[in-house]
Amino acid sequence: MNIITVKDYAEMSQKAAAYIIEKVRQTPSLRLGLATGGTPVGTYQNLINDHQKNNTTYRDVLTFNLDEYIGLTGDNKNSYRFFMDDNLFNHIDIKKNNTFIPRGDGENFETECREYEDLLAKHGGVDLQILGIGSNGHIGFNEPGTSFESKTHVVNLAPSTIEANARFFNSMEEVPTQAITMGISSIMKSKEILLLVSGESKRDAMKKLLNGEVTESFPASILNNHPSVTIIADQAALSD
Ligand SMILES: N[C@@H]1[C@@H](O)[C@H](O)[C@@H](COP(=O)(O)O)O[C@@H]1O
Repeated sequence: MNIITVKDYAEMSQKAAAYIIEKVRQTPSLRLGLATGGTPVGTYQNLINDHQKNNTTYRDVLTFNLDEYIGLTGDNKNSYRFFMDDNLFNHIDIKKNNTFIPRGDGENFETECREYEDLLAKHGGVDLQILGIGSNGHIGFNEPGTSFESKTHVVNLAPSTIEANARFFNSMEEVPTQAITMGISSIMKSKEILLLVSGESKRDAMKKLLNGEVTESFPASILNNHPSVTIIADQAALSD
């Protein structure tokens, strides 16, 4: 794993955006895996600024998001579809039809999971996957204990994840308790991974990730087995 240490959230966001922009310029039809949560918001803002200033184009880019809450429609402001439209897609020249996110408002989630996995395969998989990390080590919504063999599947969210995500909702009761997520094996298939980590609340997670033990009780630890991982982490996340 290649670790880039940065001062703070702002620098992490700039460096991550620069990394993505370079890839998009090299490969205009890049298949880009995207994440939600607070961590990548600044990165997306930098992509938008660059698009407006330097005209980097996303016309031929395909994006695949990691996950979506079950029970929220795309127009719900807490759905990840809304988040992505609002924080990135509406402000760059990507074609909406080229942005894929699992649907959490369907009727048959098993079919949705299978179709999402097929979709990833049909397009030849992800070239560059952006990842955040939960404080319990989850990646996407793969909670501790998830099989490393897992493909896109339905998950019950851990209480700590529900609590952490409650800040985006009006009340605890509104936070969905289930989600659809790309599995660990789906994530590991991506050719390259860029993990973004910022803030004190991620310090323990970083420590566990870097101590090298690979265990299903800490999902992100599998990244130690991936041949091409870059971590951009700020000082607060690394200070241990
Ligand atoms: N499903 C998302 C993850 O993809 C994200 O990495 C994690 C961390 O979020 P944050 O970046 O807000 O700390 O939260 C959510 O659970």
